[in-house]
Amino acid sequence: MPLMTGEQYIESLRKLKTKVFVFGERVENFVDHPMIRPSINSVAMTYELAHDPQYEDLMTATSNLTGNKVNRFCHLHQNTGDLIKKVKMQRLLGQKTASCFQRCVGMDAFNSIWSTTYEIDKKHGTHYHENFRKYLEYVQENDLTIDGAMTDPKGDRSLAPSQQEDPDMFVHIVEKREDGIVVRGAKAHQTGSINSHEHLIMPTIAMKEDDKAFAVSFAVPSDAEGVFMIYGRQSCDTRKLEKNADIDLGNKNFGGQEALVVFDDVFIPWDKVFLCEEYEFAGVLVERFAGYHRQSYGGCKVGVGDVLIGAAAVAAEYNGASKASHIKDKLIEMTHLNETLYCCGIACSAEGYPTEAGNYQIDMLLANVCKQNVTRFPYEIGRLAEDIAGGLMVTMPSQADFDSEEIGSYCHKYFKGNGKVSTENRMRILRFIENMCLGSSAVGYRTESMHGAGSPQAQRIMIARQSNIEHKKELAKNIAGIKE
Ligand SMILES: Cc1cc2nc3c(=O)[nH]c(=O)nc-3n(C[C@H](O)[C@H](O)[C@H](O)COP(=O)(O)OP(=O)(O)OC[C@H]3O[C@@H](n4cnc5c(N)ncnc54)[C@H](O)[C@@H]3O)c2cc1C
Repeated sequence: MPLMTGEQYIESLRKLKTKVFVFGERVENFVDHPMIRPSINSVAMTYELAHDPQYEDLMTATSNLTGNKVNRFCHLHQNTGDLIKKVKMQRLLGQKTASCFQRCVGMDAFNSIWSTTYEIDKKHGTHYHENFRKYLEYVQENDLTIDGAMTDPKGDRSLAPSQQEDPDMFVHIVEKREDGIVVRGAKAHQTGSINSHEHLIMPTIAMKEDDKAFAVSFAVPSDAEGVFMIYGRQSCDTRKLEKNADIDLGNKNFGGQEALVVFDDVFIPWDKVFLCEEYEFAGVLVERFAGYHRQSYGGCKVGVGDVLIGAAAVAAEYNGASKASHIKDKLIEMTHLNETLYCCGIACSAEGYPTEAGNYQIDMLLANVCKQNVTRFPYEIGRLAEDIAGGLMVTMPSQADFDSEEIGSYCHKYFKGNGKVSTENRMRILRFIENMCLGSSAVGYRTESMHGAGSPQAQRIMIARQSNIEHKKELAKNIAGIKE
């Protein structure tokens, strides 16, 4: 089944025995849980659009492994055109869901593990690349969603994995057996983990010899023995539990999701192991995954930004303020910021280059500049949207008040803006902006923009490393006629 439909994807999740906890209790049917379902709908969109002929070129690709048509989220980038299409696909999905569609982490993990395992095998004579090729063929042929899992809980940030008081702060190997390894630890903030069929585990930082038990990469099914997930709650999430929840949600159908994924002595057979103690490659894998993921944000956050800019323009019309010059200028500024992010996403893709293993790598410097801008611009775009929306987006009564026989008419009367627009539509657009800037979607649009794929300082370190200041100094000295 190379291309699942959205419905088939949702049904495939029902077949898993994934162990999920929400509010301290085990949830048997997570697929229909009102707090989880919107995030499943967002992933389902990645399957649905792959069947739409107008998006076929962006959403699908020909596998270099099997020659079959596969969902682009399972593809190894074969050229810069593929890297550019990846960013365009992400923008499209952001526009369709206004949320995180969660499948990029897996795609970014595939591409970074592919090239890294090739290089590990070359140095150590191991067989990780062949293991990974077989695994990826299985993922492509079954059109799976995979959680690309990097971030460990990390404990005391000033200490290396091997120095932590509790070694479980980083996923590590507790036993090496003839048939495989046993691992323990957890991965935090895992996007779409509950909605994923499997998890692809990578180390989270560069490591030294003392940390070699923590240098481990492997694949594991979501419902493997010893794996369980604790749902990460989001701002305003309990609105989704309210009776007849609709307008107050802002974005009723779509959302993102993060969870803590715990590995409680989980057995991993050797053919699903892609790094085991070759500690000098932990940093390589981290840098590559982070690089691809920093490129990703130049697509997905831009698509979400498109919707927010549109919402601000609609709110201005509904408020009767759309003709004001400062409103027009604010919409121009929002567009300028959003397109700057897109420029970065496209540029780091266009400047990509082949790895030794054959897939394509983005330009590291430009990808890090991309993500550094992403840590700032969505906040400014959100600030301008709040400015244009007006205070009502946070002081408006509930849908129940608007529907009330006793007070509903007062709500409709006093919250009316432009006479040609219903108060309900005004309410809908303001609730959407609230959801994006302060509600559950702010997890994906704001804080994920800050910390996802690494906090701002991580990009500054990479920018410093790639900026080639010595070359720039030489340029200046040449032109200034300096001979030292
Ligand atoms: C919404 C969201 C989705 C995410 N999705 C995923 C995912 O799907 N997969 C995944 O693997 N990860 C994911 N992440 C995790 C993300 O990569 C981390 O949040 C990020 O790397 C920062 O780690 P942290 O949150 O532990 O913050 P911390 O590491 O605690 O950082 C907090 C601050 O402390 C600083 N700091 C940390 N350590 C040091 C140090 N040693 N020296 C100096 N300063 C330090 C940082 O620069 C930052 O300013 C997601 C995060 C978010 C918020």
